[in-house]
Amino acid sequence: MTITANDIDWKHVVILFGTPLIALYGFATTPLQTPTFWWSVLYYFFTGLGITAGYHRYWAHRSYDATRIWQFIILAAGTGAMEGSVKWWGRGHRIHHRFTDTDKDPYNAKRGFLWSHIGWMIMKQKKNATVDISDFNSDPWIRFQHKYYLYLAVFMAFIFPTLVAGLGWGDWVGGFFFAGVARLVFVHHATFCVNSLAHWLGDFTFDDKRTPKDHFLTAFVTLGEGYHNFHHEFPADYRNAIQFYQYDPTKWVIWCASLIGLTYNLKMFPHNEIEKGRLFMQEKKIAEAKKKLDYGVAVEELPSLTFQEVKAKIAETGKQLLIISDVVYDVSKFMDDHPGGKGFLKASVGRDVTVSFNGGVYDHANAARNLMQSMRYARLEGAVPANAVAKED
Ligand code: HEM
Repeated sequence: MTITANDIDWKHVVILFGTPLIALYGFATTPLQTPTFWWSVLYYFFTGLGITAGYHRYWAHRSYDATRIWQFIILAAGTGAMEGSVKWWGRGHRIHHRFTDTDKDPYNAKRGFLWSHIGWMIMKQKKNATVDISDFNSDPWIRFQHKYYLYLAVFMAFIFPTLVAGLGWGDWVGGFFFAGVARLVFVHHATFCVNSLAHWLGDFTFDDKRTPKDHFLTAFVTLGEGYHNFHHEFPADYRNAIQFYQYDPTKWVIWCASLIGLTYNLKMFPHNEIEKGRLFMQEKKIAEAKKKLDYGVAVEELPSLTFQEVKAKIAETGKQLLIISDVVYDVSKFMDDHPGGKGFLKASVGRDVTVSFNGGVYDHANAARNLMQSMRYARLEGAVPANAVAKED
């Protein structure tokens, strides 16, 4: 397939490749003042959280409710991240969730790391999927932001951080290069990691049907969005991390805002169901691990023998057969290795030693119960004569 200039979204190319070049120029030519450094870090978190707590968890997923004051703050913050309007971003994100890993998924991780990180914005994409965004269309603020997005984004991404540093401590140039441009590059790639790194690195904690994974490193880079397997499984949950020790500053901010009434009705998927998902994957892993071990022939697949036939087999073949819980075991090769001694096993041949094995003589541990699985010989059919049933000897 040949790519022509028409296939490329040039405005995205200018923003995505122009900003790192300007930032590098800034680093090479402008000294970084301490207040500007801290302002850049602060503004990084502010605009990054505008995306994670605002664009993502509030607008795209409606995982909590918020007052207009909070909406204003996160809308302004998210606009400063220059990642498109809420309407554009939220639409793409809802499509991503609905069609994850398919051709309709704009960030389809199956097309490779680079595609999901940045390629999908550089190449024009056909609108081949629909999703409900009526809530965006009916919100006057979202409509306003969409309509005047370019002006608002330029103001919040570059002019506002420059004004703060310029008016605050006279560092106009540093404010522009560091809090404006360089900060924007970091916010961009941090967010892009949610689409790339979070679909590439980590564990399938709740489901392995699709690519999203959980990893601390991704969470660290993305302000807490790295528990992505959880997020795709429970997208309406306002959290990404559910353990207290997991890093999810976005969740902490939303929760703190709820303490002063700015956010409310924080949605959480029922703990019971979350744990079911976790156990589902653990069971799957255990089943995989079990395939690598020898569990002997399953009891249902064993041939069946009556007690008389067992006796006849011993006489015919010289095999050392004994019976425990209606299963016939061949202990011929185990005699010399039995930790309880050869004598006990020898005396058990041709008898039902269920009681002795389970405590009559010695209550065997798991080790013995696991070991005996590979000694299964037959299933016992019918009863054992009373004189062949051992009690405590
Ligand atoms: C297929 C049959 C059997 C297997 C695979 C087996 C295996 C084992 C193993 C692995 C142990 C070490 C400790 C433990 O795992 O609990 C053990 C200990 C022992 N077994 Fe067995 N056993 C079998 C049948 C019997 C029977 C029928 C008797 C008695 C009639 C017996 C008597 C003992 C005793 C007394 C010990 C304790 C040794 C000690 O720690 O002093 N075992 N057996």
